[in-house]
Amino acid sequence: MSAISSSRPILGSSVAPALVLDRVEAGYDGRPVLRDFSLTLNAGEVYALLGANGAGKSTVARVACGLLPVRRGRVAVGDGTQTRARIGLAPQDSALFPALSPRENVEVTARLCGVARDDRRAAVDRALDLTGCGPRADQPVRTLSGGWRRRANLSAALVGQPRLLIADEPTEGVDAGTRGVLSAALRETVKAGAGCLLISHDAVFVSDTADRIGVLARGRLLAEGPPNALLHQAFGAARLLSIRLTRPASEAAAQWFAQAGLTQADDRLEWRRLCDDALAVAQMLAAVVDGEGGEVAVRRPGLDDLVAHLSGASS
Ligand SMILES: Nc1ncnc2c1ncn2[C@@H]1O[C@H](COP(=O)(O)OP(=O)(O)OP(=O)(O)O)[C@@H](O)[C@H]1O
Repeated sequence: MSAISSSRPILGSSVAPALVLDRVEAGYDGRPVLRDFSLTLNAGEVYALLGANGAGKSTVARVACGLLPVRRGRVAVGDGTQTRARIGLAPQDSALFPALSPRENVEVTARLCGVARDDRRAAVDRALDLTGCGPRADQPVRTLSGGWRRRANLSAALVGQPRLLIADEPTEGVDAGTRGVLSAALRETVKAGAGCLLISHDAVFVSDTADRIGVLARGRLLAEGPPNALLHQAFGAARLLSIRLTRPASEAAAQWFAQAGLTQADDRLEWRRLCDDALAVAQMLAAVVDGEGGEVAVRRPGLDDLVAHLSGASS
């Protein structure tokens, strides 16, 4: 695995990691998904797990919160003395009661995770504030849009002031404004000393929110480190040139693209190349692309490209 250390300061070394998985083996029906899997999530950081469908991200989350037993290895949350109540889980499929309001849902969770009666009201208000849920806090959840449900779902996970927060696809189906609010809520939570394990396919959200990422494929960590450092390590100064067509390229155009080093995607409508001189190649091909009625674009590779690059290289 390639690993790059974080440039952000981690809380003092006396603070126990929020989560340690040490040489864990776990899976389903006798079939291991994780083998000899290790991961350390520091207090004060957002650590995002990225990977293609089926890579094992949710399995890591289930192991971390004790929903899936391990066959081998060690799992420790915080200093090991904390109970499950100090883990906040915002699951991908919202865990809210639809007939209750966000406030009532968050109150129920506060009770379940042992927030003292006298502290409950302040804890609920704080959790609703963190996700900006106030304006919809007293409407039944079943009447709320997906974005407000996501806010309420995260509030419920935050109300017990967890030492470990697990957020599974918190931005699925949300708009850019809500995404920003949820990112700020996670950052605020880790600033207060928690560790956050984030599982997300949302590359923009992860770039904005995570201190470190781990790229997972077939239950193995392929690389780990701060997002920009990993992008730099994988791609350097290269840019991604892509040509998008509305129908497969004519024979002549396909020859031009192939000669310029571009490869065709599975859908046969996109041609791509990663290179340092992407702008020059794009200019050279502009007339051919115009003739085909297509569009050419040059951009910096992102986290989706990193996952595809590392997963492809490891298969
Ligand atoms: N309850 C289950 N029973 C049997 N196999 C399972 C179960 N849950 C997951 N798996 C298998 O374990 C492997 C890892 O699945 P997991 O859900 O951890 O992947 P993931 O990275 O979270 O995927 P996605 O991005 O699609 O959510 C897959 O091969 C999946 O089919």
